[in-house]
Amino acid sequence: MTEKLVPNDPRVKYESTSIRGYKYAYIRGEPTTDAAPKGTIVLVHGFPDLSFGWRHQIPFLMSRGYRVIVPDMLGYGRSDAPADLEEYTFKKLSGDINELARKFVGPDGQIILGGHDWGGAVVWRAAMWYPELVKAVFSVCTPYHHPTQGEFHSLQTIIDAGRMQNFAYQLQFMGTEVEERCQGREKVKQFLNSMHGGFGPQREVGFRTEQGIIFENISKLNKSALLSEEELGHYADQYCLHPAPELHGPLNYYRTRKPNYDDDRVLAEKGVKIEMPALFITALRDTALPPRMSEGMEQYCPQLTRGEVDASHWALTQTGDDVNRQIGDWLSKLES
Ligand SMILES: O=C(NCCCc1ccccc1)N[C@H]1CC[C@H](OCc2c(F)cccc2F)CC1
Repeated sequence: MTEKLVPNDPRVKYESTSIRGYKYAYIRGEPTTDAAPKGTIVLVHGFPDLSFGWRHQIPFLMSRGYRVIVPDMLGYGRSDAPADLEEYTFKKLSGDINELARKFVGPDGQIILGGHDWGGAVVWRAAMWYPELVKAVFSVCTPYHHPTQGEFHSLQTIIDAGRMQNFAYQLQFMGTEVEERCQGREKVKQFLNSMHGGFGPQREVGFRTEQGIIFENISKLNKSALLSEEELGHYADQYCLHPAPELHGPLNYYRTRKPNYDDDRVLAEKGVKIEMPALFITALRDTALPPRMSEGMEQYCPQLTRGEVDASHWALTQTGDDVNRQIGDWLSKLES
């Protein structure tokens, strides 16, 4: 059956390869149907996540006849975590996805590319930098945002102007406080539990989008209902494959606004759009990426299909079957 993957699941292979001189580890799942593979799907996770974050989707997509390639993104788990934050721009990560994909589909092949959270932001840009590679693209939670042609504004300026309060936690994540105060397996585990919505005896929380991590609370929280003890332990083990500060690599995704803006200007000048078929599934209760942020996507994604799930940010696991159904229906249309 297409039950979600467990850690070190024998149904898939755990491999790694060198890309741009960095080690990229990935999960490889082969089709479980007898028919010829329908194609290759590459899935890109977000923060704070791992390839394991797609555990509900991987067996489902294998059963639909696809080969599935799911990297631990740069900075995470079994992949390398270069210290230099320039290595984490959308443009560089897009190049890595292209190089990884071409190891499976060759120089002229195509993939279907899917992302969640930061992975969603990455896949929209990868589809713009490598349109010839990307047959179709989908994102869960993260809407497409068009490269701005205006001047650069720091997030501090935007937040101080009263805009995008749902991104205020990113001001903390850009700094060094989280990586300095969440080191070692126990603290990393408490951080992950906070991000997954664990809450304390007086319903304290360890993370709020308007604030960030509430450090005094993270040791008091009960385990989040979204993860089993085994799953949470696996995440902590994987994050701790990197030396302290274990969260430095993952947090670099918050430190690339300016280089991403500079790269975006090239895309904006070229007038690049998302011309290929696209699916966007919004999570109705995602407090960082509320549905209103996707308004206006249609003008840049002419072949857009929209879906939604009644889930928080962790939609892939919380409403895994519903996400799978909507991806499956969209794939059927692509195949017809
Ligand atoms: O920070 C992220 N995830 C960690 C927090 C997860 C969580 C949320 C709520 C509760 C618990 C945990 N995700 C990023 C992903 C990229 C997003 O930026 C892309 C982007 C723009 F820059 C502008 C316009 C739209 C747009 F999508 C910004 C959120």
